[in-house]
Amino acid sequence: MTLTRKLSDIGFIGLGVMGQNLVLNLADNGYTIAAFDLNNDKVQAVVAQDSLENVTNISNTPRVYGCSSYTELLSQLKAPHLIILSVPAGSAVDEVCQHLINAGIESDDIIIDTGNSLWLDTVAREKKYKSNFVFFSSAVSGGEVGARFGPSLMPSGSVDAWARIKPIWQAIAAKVDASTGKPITRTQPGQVITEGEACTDYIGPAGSGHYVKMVHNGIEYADMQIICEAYHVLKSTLQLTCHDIADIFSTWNDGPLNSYLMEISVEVLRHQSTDTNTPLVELILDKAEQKGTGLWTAVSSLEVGCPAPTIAQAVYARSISSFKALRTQASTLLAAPQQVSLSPNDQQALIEQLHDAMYCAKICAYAQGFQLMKLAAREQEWALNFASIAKIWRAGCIIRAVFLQSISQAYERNDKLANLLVDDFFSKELNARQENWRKAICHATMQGVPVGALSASLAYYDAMRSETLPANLLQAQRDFFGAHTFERIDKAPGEKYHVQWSSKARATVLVNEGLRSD
Ligand SMILES: NC(=O)C1=CN([C@@H]2O[C@H](COP(=O)(O)OP(=O)(O)OC[C@H]3O[C@@H](n4cnc5c(N)ncnc54)[C@H](OP(=O)(O)O)[C@@H]3O)[C@@H](O)[C@H]2O)C=CC1
Ligand SMILES: O=C(CO)[C@H](O)[C@H](O)COP(=O)(O)O
Repeated sequence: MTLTRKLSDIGFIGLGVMGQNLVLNLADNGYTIAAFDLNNDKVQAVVAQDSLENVTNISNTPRVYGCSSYTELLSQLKAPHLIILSVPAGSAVDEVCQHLINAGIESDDIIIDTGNSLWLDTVAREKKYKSNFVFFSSAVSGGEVGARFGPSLMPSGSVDAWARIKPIWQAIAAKVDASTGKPITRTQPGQVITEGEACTDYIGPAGSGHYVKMVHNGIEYADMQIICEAYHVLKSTLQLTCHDIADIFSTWNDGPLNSYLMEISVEVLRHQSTDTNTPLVELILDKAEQKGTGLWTAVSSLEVGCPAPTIAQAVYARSISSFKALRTQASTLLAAPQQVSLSPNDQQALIEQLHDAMYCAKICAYAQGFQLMKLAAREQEWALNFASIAKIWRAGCIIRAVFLQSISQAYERNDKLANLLVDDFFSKELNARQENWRKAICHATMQGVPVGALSASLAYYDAMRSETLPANLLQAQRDFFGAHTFERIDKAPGEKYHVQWSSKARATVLVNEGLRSD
């Protein structure tokens, strides 16, 4: 008698960096998986890794079954089929969907896209595939270790599909201690975390999860750039070594700047190249690359009309870094300021000022990201829960930080909070440090070190706290050259005025009557 294999719980397509680790995470949590990749070596690798790790396997049944085609994958799954994709954003997602349609996927089957897809593509795909299957999206953050031992997951789409996916997502997601907001970390195969709060929650209708992940990545860009600017100031103006800077960052990582990105920066700065026995970071070419999610966030902030200058500046910083040859040429032509050396006391003071500058800039970057999500949600009619979004970023993802506990508390105090800068806790944090923030930027600027993200944040802070801005003159300029009209502070709200600039008398005329709404 031939024994038939039991059908698998989940199908998985795309066994790259994220895919193979998500498969093993699912397997540790008790799910059986039918896995497929265009490259059969990757299929065999994940099957082999599963048999290595599945040491308590009493029945000697592999948790991961390797498939050689889309058709075989479908035939190996329990119905209705649940299939997870981890392929590059863009056309690959549609190619896989088309292959699954050709292989006979059915209308009550679910496909979950876990890649970094553009949120608008996700909205379009849900509609496009409605008659073929349920297209669900769940952005993932955490890199390969997160995928393996607990990522942060941002699901969105059909509520019915979510009901089916939820227990799986709660099982594989990162977990935090609810009261402290600290991650519960276990990084041994087979050691699943069942306690704590899972870093996943339903975000909203199709596209909203990918929008939230896009903003996560925009904040990630800002966080990384802020750390890089502090490194640059310490290295170039105090001539500190990578090990000195690692020690400073390590101390800061015990305070409000604590984050995964600080933690890994310490490790990177301490890492010696094995061939030269010098810090590897100093051998790495200073040209930053990017895949696009930070750019999408900056573009969306412009479209929505929600300033995110720290995030945009972080994207620009990557772009300008890529002009290596041009910068090399300009470095021989353009003058630098005279360098001054600081006394030991002033050096110590600068280190403290830089700490405060980083913390304030970080608060601004998160304030921008959260306000952007709020305004986008209003446009798209998504009911986003910002306390919950901050909570699911406390562990598993790249921007994970204890700081996110304070953000979730701010939104729990006031779920209608317009911007983190006007929250009591954060305004006090900024007020206590703004002088130091300015001093650090003055020092960097006088020494010719570019600190675009720290400075863009300060300009944002100063603009946000200014009751009056020079937009009065700007409105007058617009009216002068284009008759674009302006409102007056001494007249009724909504009334639009125009000056007949070309006439000799330059009379001011009322153009319309109406009510102003801010
Ligand atoms: N790496 C990270 O830290 C993170 C990545 N992501 C996102 O997750 C997704 C996967 O990323 P990652 O694992 O790093 O990428 P990889 O490039 O490592 O893996 C992608 C996989 O998709 C397969 N693939 C590529 N094109 C197609 C196609 N047209 N049809 C079918 N399969 C295809 C590749 O197959 P082949 O074997 O032929 O190469 C490969 O196995 C991406 O969308 C990425 O943006 C999200 C969060 C973090
Ligand atoms: O999504 C991620 C983490 O959350 C990826 O690591 C991110 O795509 C990296 O982006 P880039 O290559 O643009 O730096």
